[in-house]
Parts: sequence; structure tokens; C-alpha cells
Amino acid sequence: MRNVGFRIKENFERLEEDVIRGFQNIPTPNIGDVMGRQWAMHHSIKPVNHPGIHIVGSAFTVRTHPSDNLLVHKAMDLAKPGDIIVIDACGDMGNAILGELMCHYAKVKGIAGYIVDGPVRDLKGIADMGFPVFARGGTPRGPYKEGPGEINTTISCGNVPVSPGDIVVADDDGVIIIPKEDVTAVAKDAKELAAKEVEIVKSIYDGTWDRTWVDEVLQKKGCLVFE
Ligand SMILES: O=C([O-])CC(=O)C(=O)O
Ligand SMILES: [Mg+2]
Repeated sequence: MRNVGFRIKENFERLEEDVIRGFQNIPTPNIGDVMGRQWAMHHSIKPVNHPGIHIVGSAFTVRTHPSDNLLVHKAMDLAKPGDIIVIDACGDMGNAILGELMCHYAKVKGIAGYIVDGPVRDLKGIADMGFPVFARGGTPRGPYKEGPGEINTTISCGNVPVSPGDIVVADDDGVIIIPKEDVTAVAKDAKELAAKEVEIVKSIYDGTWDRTWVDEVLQKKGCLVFE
């Protein structure tokens, strides 16, 4: 029996630390742009409390029943330092999937953050402790603790598939997933794009930013320009 819908995979292969660290200073828009503008979660999954945050880590995945966090409690005990717990709660806004107690515990365990496709609660407590939480919003209505759910199977979070060990990068703009087999190429391309944007900013201020492409595209598309 495979117990589909109620099963726990305790471990998975994580990428090397220096590979994960390679994304540390890269903004999520640069990563998304080199991935065909795909792989960004739905915009409503955003930081609940702390502007200026930027986290990177291995995805530790959880699928929960939309009103229930039994499997999230188990995930906190199984996750390794540096992991980011990514929770598919179906985008349902009925019940908070976690709160400040679970953030304190995650912080003590070295977990890097939570991404929740659903709501959380205790927003002030979470803000005061500064633990990174990305979610669809807040509600005081609490979670049940009955299951079912799954740990470390492929989930959907914010309309993006997430498998255990994929890289999660999350900042003020939202959350990006990089499938683990694409990590090296994406890191290289995103770093190059981030450096190019630094050069573009310089060229904006010294008046050399090349604007010719705008008219080229408009002309090619057949746009009528008139006075
Ligand atoms: O009741 C729960 O499991 C969630 C919660 O509020 C907390 O972690 O503080
Ligand atoms: Mg609470």
C-alpha cells in the first residue's frame, strides 16, 4: 500500500551548500527573467511582515488538507537547518496553517523560512520575531491537527510545481522556484543579468542607455505613431 495522500518521506538529496549560496544576492526578478518569466509563484504569496528580506534554501515540501497542519508540525521535526518549508494548502483561506509558536520552533531549528499557499496567524508575533514567512494573508481561525497530507512529494504552491530539494528564493517581490536540475545554468544566467542591470543603471545616469530597440519593436509590430 502506498498510502497516497497520507505519507511521509523523511529525507531527500539536498544540493551542495555553495550551490545554494550562489543565489544569495540575486533578486527574484532576475532569476524569473532567465527562466522565461515562468516559475514565479502567484503574487498573493508574499512576505507577511518584513520588507528587505531575501532567503534561499532547499524546498522541504508539505501537502496539507486546507484546514489542517498536522503534517507541518511533523515537517518542522524532520527539516534540516537551511531548509525552507513549502506548504501546499490548496490556496484555501479558511484556516491559518501556522503561527508564531511554529515560527519560534523553526527559528530554533535553523529552518530558513515558510512559504504557505494559504493563510497564517499571529502576524504581530511573527513580525516582532522577524522570521521569514511568505503566505496569502492572515486569519485568526486556527488549524486542525488530524491530517491527511504528504511530506516530501511533489506539490503545487502558488501555481508552481515544487519538488523536495528544488531551490527556493524569496524576497520582497515574491517567491521563485528553481528545479534542482536547472540550478547551475539558472544561477549563471541570473548573475549575468543582475550585473547587466547594474550597468544599465549607470548608463541611465550618464545618458548612454540605448533606446533604439523601442522604436524597432513598435515598427515591426505595425504600431501607428502620430502627432
Ligand atoms: O495552532 C497552531 O498550530 C498554529 C499557531 O497558532 C502557532 O503556531 O502559534
Ligand atoms: Mg498561535
